[in-house]
Parts: sequence; structure tokens; C-alpha cells
Amino acid sequence: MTRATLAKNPDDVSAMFDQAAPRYDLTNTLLSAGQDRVWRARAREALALRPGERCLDVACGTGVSTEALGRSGATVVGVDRSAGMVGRGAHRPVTLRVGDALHLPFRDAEFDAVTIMFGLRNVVDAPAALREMARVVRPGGRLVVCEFSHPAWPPFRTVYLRYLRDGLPRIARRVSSNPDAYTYLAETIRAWPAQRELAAVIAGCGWSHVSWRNLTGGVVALHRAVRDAPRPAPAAPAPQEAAA
Ligand SMILES: C[S@@+](CC[C@H](N)C(=O)[O-])C[C@H]1O[C@@H](n2cnc3c(N)ncnc32)[C@H](O)[C@@H]1O
Repeated sequence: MTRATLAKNPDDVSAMFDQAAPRYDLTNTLLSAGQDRVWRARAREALALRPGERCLDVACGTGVSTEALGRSGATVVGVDRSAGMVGRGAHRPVTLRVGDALHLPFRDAEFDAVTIMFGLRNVVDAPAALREMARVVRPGGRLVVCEFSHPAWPPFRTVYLRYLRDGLPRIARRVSSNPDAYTYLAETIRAWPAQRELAAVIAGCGWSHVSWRNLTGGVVALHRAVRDAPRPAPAAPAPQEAAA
């Protein structure tokens, strides 16, 4: 998976989000023309949390997604590597922690479900993060990855790629507290694996029943999967009567 492991320095990525944090939520809403709320709502539906379940929101940022997930009646915890992003969410009625997706500060099989929304693309080693998410979810538990993707219809793709190249950085220069973060955003979206390719990566990292659906014509894709059950131990050989 070469394109999902672009050379990204984790400390640089966290510093970039620390700087973008003060106006992160506003910038997102403007750049996506309000679609970000719809995409997160679709991810929430796909997770289908039930009251009493435990869910982990990895790369939770300022906790917008975490707070919305918490309305399901499940216990939801958010974790993010950027202290600046987590700090912006301190007022929210959910638990947000500073922590790394590659070394999640949670026990094996602690959660019923895990999600990562617009975060996997930013993690330095996406397959390692997917394996780590599989570790903290119980066998049979659910994964939802919500991430920018690749529109399939060529005319729409052309317009979208032009927006990424010209429109998005221009808007970001006016609103964001760190416009460079949005040049990086456009670059990482272009380099990110297509829907089918990402599904194959997820399937290779401890997840089964992988499926996906496009949102907004493929601008975003929602991938769902189920945590593999542990393989049953091989049956012990039937006891043999010892030869006399
Ligand atoms: C685009 S933001 C998404 C935030 C939030 N999920 C949302 O939907 O608004 C990406 C987040 O990924 C976080 N991130 C990047 N690498 C990470 C890592 N290794 N561990 C945890 N969080 C990470 C960044 O700090 C940033 O907050």
C-alpha cells in the first residue's frame, strides 16, 4: 500500500493540526459547504450504536464526531494525537484523550465498535492503525472508516480535482488558522487509495465482511467491516490407544 503510507512525520502532522485547531470546525463546514455534518451522520448510522455499547472514535479531532456518536446512548471515547485539537473539544460532554492511533491506550477487545472519520489518511501507517483498532475491538465488533475518496464519474471528478487544486486552498487562506494544512489536505486526498484498494487493505488488517458506499458521488467513502473472530484452536488429535 504505497500511496497510503506517504512520508508523513507524526510530530509534524500533530503540530499542523494543533495550529489548525482554533478554526478547524468552521473551516471544515465552509470547505465542504456543510456536507461534513451529513458525512458524519451517515458514518454514525453505519456504526448503528446501541445504548450500553462502548465505542472508540480514533483521530477524534475536536470531538465533533465523538459528541454526536454519544447521543446514541453508547459510551463513546475519543482519542487524538494532537493536544491542540483535543483541547478545543474540552467543553464537550464526552471523554477525549490525547493518544496515538498506532499505540491506542486501551485494552484488547475493550470496545464494541470503532470508527475513524477523516483521520486514517493522516496517520503515518494506516495498516498499522487498522490492526491496532482491530486489537481494541471485541471479535464480531464493528469498524466504520469515513474518509475522502475518489469520485467515479469522470466529469464530476474533473470538477472536483479542480476544486481541490484551486478553490479549496483559496477558501482556506481566508478562513483557516493554518492554511498550509489545506494544501496538505488536497495532496493527501489525491494520493489516497481508491475505494476498492482501501477495502483490500482493511481486509488484510484483521477485519472481515468489508463493504463500502460512496457519499456525495464518491467525494467521501464509508467503509464498514467486522472484527474477525479468533480462529478456533485446531482440534486435539483423538486419543489413541497405546499399543500393548
Ligand atoms: C481531519 S482531522 C479529523 C478529526 C475528526 N475525526 C473529524 O471528523 O473532524 C484528522 C485528525 O487525525 C489526527 N491524527 C493524525 N495522526 C494521528 C495518530 N497517529 N493518532 C491519533 N490521531 C491522529 C489529527 O491530529 C487530526 O485531529
